[in-house]
Amino acid sequence: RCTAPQSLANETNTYDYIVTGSGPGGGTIATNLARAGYSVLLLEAGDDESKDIRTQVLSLNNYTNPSVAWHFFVRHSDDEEREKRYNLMVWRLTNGEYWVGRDPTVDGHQNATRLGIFYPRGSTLGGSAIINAAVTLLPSDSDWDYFNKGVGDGIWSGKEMRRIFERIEHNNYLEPNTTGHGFTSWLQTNVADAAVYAAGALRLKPVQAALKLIGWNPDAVVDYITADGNYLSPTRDQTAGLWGTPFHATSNWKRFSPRDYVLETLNVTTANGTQQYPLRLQLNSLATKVLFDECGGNGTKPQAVGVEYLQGKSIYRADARYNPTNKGVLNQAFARKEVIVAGGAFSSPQLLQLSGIGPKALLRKLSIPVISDLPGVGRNLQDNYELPIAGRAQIDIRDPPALNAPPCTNGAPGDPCVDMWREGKGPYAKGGSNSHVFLLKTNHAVEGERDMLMFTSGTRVVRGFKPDTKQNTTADPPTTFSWSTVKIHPQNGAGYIQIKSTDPQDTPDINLNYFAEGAETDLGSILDTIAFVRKAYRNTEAPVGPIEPFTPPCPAADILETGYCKDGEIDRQWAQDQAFGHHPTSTNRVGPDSNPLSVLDTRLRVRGVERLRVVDASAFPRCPGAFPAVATFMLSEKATELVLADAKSL
Ligand SMILES: Cc1cc2nc3c(=O)[nH]c(=O)nc-3n(C[C@H](O)[C@H](O)[C@H](O)COP(=O)(O)OP(=O)(O)OC[C@H]3O[C@@H](n4cnc5c(N)ncnc54)[C@H](O)[C@@H]3O)c2cc1C
Repeated sequence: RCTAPQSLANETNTYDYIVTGSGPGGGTIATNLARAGYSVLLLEAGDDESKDIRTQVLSLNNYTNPSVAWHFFVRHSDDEEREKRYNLMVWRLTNGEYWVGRDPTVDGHQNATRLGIFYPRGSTLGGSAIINAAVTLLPSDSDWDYFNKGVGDGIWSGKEMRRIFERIEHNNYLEPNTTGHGFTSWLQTNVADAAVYAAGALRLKPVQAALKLIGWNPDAVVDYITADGNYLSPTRDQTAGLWGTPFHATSNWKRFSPRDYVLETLNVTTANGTQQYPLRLQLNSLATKVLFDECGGNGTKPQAVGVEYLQGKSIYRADARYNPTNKGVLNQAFARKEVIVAGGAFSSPQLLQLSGIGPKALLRKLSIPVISDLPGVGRNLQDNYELPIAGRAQIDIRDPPALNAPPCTNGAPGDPCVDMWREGKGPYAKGGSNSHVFLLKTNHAVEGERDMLMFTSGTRVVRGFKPDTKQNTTADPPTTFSWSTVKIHPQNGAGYIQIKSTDPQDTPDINLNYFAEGAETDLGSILDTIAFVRKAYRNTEAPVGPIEPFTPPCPAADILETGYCKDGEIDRQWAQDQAFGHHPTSTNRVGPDSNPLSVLDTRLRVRGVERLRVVDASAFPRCPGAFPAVATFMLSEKATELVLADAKSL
């Protein structure tokens, strides 16, 4: 017997489109479609936390906050010994608290459970764009051209996608009419100005030493560091150098996210006071299954006609407030035209697999009826490797205390700096001193493009992500200087996510399988960058330099003139063990018919079924650039064009 679940559809539960997830992927397309006049149901598993000041002021970001972030725990590798060496492994103590480190027994904690490596994802209206660092650096044109590889329809060329960027940007930092940018649309962008670096002159010394190494003028450091990183040029992607980082933020450094776009759209009213755009936002609603009509007969593909979802707060196991007795309330909604899956790179493949779209063997093992056998669903999980390269300067390099500095309290109730921020003043109303990108083209660059991004993180070494704990930690001393590095064009597509059970409240098994593929290239770039930074540290002028590198931990006497470690294995193993990431993409990749791992065609339609698309970071065939958020906004804007063009025939 075939199933035709839409027989339960009625006027109140039926929309033109249903979108699951409100991040840069889902939030953008849901809003665009409603603005185009179509009725849209936007389901979001999280809540609207827009009243929480930490979600508004960019510098108060808190990626561990359970009211906006899901806590996933992943593996970096199949290699158990490597996992054991990861310094920020997370454990659950018998009293329920988290503990971070290699071995909790050193603190006297027996019987702790190893959870895995902390990997936060936004779960709130606006998605991960509410907890991200808001870096808005455009990817390479080649990342877009790669969509067409083996397909050749040219829908996603780099040139075309720049047009899309210009169409969505609301630039707050350049002269209006600067080519390659937009100034009137909704994606707010901003760059820190020179004032941010005025107090940090000491910390610019190592940056100047790095500039010298690439033949740039160290005296012009402030000009470079505030220049537009998203400038339009045919040679941009091949050019090493230093620029200011664009962020998705307003002129007053308020975080801009899809939440603003959605809420603004919901609040537009007609002359008679009714809501203008037919967008319905349903929060605390976890989509658990796509519903299909399979009654079309021979040769007809199953058609997505709606979704099943659970209504309830904190009902997903990655929510730190999850209570297993809360099962949520089961509901259904129906789509006249299409269902658009947009839960992000972890959750979208989970929803497809739960719905019978995925590798046949996995679905059969879990007794899920196969709707479409797509081995690529949940495969090809990619990530930008990150690793700090830190050293000790000869003197304290903290900013000198500012005269009459207001006593900020990090967003705690009554924080005077929040009031100042509301008036466009004070420390929260400006960019941070890490607002720049140093881009390198190493000896292992692929496609002749720059392959490593670095930014300074002041006297703090960013070693990875960890949840809040009650452990005593020692801060890095004020002589510390660190570059955070991010690998562009990672070559590894061996990561995967797959469901462990048919329970939609359960988290999937996630293994990034770091360095399983392309390790020579990826580690090569990382090792070249470590060597580059060590050379710059050595050449840093007094009184700050020379800076003595301590991580990666090659002994000082073994660091060669070239910056490489005499025993290359030390750096190599350190990079393999301690690299981390937080930019998962590509788990429902676009690709040609000839690639068995292609999940989507170039119009982002799921293969083997009708009326179902994926519009989020899982669709990228490869990791876009160093930071995927702006690419996801752009992908969703382009997807809107495709959906609207196809709407006429549905
Ligand atoms: C800590 C952190 C820092 C980052 N910093 C940067 C940065 O500076 N620059 C950058 O470019 N990128 C950054 N990123 C990554 C970037 O934010 C993401 O790549 C981007 O948000 C992906 O967009 P998305 O729409 O695919 O998914 P997401 O933004 O993750 O949104 C998915 C949404 O779907 C919801 N959802 C999931 N499953 C379901 C379901 N079944 N039903 C209903 N709703 C569901 C989730 O609750 C979530 O709100 C960062 C990410 C993190 C976590």
